[in-house]
Amino acid sequence: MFLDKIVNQTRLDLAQRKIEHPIEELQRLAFEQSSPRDVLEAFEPRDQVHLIAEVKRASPSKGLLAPDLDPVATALLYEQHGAAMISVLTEPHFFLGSPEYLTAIKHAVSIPVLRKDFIIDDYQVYEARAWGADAILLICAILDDEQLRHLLHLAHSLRMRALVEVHSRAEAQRAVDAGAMIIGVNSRDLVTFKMNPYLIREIRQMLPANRIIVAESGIHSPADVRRLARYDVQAMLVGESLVVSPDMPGQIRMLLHGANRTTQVKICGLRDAEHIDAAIEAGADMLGFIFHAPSQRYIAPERIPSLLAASNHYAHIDEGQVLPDLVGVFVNKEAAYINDVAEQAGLHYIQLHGTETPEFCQQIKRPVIKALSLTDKADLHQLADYQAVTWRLLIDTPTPEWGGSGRTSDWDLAYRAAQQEKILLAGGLTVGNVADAIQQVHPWGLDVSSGVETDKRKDVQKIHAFLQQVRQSEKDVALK
Ligand SMILES: O=C(O)c1ccccc1N[C@@H]1O[C@H](COP(=O)(O)O)[C@@H](O)[C@H]1O
Repeated sequence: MFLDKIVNQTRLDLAQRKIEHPIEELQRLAFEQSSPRDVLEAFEPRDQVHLIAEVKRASPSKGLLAPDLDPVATALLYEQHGAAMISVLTEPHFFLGSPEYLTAIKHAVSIPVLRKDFIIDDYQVYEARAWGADAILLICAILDDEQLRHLLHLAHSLRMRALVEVHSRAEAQRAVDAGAMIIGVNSRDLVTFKMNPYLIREIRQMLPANRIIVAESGIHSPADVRRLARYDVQAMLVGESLVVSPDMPGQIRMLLHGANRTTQVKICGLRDAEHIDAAIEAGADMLGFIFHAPSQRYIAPERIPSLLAASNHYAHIDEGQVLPDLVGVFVNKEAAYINDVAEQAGLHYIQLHGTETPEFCQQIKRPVIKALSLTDKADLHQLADYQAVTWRLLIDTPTPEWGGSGRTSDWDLAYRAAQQEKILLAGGLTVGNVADAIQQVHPWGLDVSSGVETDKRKDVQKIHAFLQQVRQSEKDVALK
């Protein structure tokens, strides 16, 4: 098994280094270093997704990635284009890393530097500090609870920070219990090398809000980074997609822009597998189902599993394809009922579209999108009332049927709301007006239903045209 192999090799190397350089020498060098750079500050503001860019020449899962990479030039380029921190592999056999890279990079850049290695011993923590590291990686899978706490404490005593890496819910709990402030969720299983892109969604909710969450592995595309923005992570650790890119600055721009500046799209009111497939193919981020019986778009919650099974994309999940998040829309239903449906139908978010109070939102066991209707400026106070107890707020047009009216909301008020919170804009959006909506409101996300319908049924062409228009408009906004 790879992990055992690498840890065994690490132990052998370590024994040799301990003979060549006694720990006292490392400790002296560690204490001689100037203070580490402030890692927590690198992840401010916390509502943005920051980039930890990795200097990586090879990996056991992918082999040689960029054997001729110039570590210092690469790190400088990362910094110049907006990375918040540099991760440097120091493991020599499997990742072609080196301590010399770390030290040289630390001298060249002015942002914090992480030692990425298989750390199992105090000696390596002193080494990291002696080489100039501001932070170290601690991998839960190779440490027991006592070792994890001890190494974390040792790193803190040297005023370094630790990125504590987890691969499961159980490890995430161990990291939290050990007091980790920076938790990395690695989607790649270290034993099988298989990717589980959904791990971050699964684990995110159980992690306390005051921790810095880092998504690791398999981050390549605009859709990948839009997902990270949905899971409210503070950083993405990216190596492969940067070092193999023929245009590193362009790739960094895409990652940072995609995570922080692009618009999330929810296609709502889906009832047919063909439209689910169309929404996925068009690049929708969220799929919405209306569980409000008076609506023409109503679907019975118990039909959701068979509806998804009938979709080609759900029936045959392609390697690497990541399916959208599922949102259930409810109007003034009991909390217990909503929680049951969320469980049965496998919903990821709950949209409350009625008069549900902030207290009610707290009873829901999924992140909540609360729809608000704003009629004048005074209504903006609702944002503060709901902000702490919801995941996102949605601004929709006030109508007697609650939603799905096809009528646009007051975009001036929506703009004011978007200045305060990450909002989803809904109500009367169409391919014809969505570019203006993005330009005028700057919403975090868009929610459309009737605008992608013809004769009250979803329309495949309109779904594609809508998504195309959104992606084009973001490009236009980015170029301005
Ligand atoms: O779409 C419905 O029928 C619906 C019914 C009850 C509550 C919410 C509903 N839909 C939400 O309304 C907006 C979409 O509006 P539009 O059709 O694009 O004007 C969106 O938030 C839906 O989730």
